[in-house]
Amino acid sequence: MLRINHFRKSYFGRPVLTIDDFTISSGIYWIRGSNGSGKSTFLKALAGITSFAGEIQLNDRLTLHKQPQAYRSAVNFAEAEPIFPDFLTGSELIGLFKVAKKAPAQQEQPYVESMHMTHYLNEPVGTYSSGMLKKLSLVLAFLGRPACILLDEPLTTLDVESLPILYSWIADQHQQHGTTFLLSSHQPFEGTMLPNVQEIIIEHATLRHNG
Ligand SMILES: Nc1ncnc2c1ncn2[C@@H]1O[C@H](COP(=O)(O)OP(=O)(O)OP(=O)(O)O)[C@@H](O)[C@H]1O
Repeated sequence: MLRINHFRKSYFGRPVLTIDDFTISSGIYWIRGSNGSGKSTFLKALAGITSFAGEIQLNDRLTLHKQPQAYRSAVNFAEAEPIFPDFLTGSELIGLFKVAKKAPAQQEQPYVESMHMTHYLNEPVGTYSSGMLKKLSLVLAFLGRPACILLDEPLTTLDVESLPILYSWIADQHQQHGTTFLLSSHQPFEGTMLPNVQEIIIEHATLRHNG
């Protein structure tokens, strides 16, 4: 599904992540590492929004550096702390993302309704709380038909009622469309709401499969 080769990422000449050869098969993954270990850097590189040396290949055919547009349209990303233009409404952002991601009509509806977001989506996002913004960014990450969805710290600021709802979106999407998920956190994965979650550990500026 994803193959990472000769990956090197530095900030201002300081190496923060080195991955020689790493394969991630189809599945649901929990990317775990301590603060500053490189989780966001790794996900931003996979999403194609931060530069790096080396190459990332999707499904044995799309490489990020050689087919950047096709690759990016197949990989969706929700940032840990999403930032959107304050003056746009949630509905407008969903509309924009639906066009960009060629999403089916009404695709957002079940997500919006299950997270009880309908009453605020026509307000500008500048008025949203961090949890409301987080829910919006999660909906945006599910739009289209991505092969891979990257969720950076998806649990941060989400209330306890919303957690099983998010997990049900992930389980359904993976089961129905085979979408691979990478979720990052500094905490171990807990609970039984998601089946067959595999762990990837980031430490010592590289990553490894756990078990
Ligand atoms: N824009 C940047 N400029 C310089 N250094 C950066 C930048 N972004 C990240 N770093 C450094 O890269 C390393 C990895 O940071 P990253 O944000 O990827 O970690 P993280 O595992 O997501 O951390 P956290 O759990 O605290 O969010 C850290 O040492 C950090 O200081």
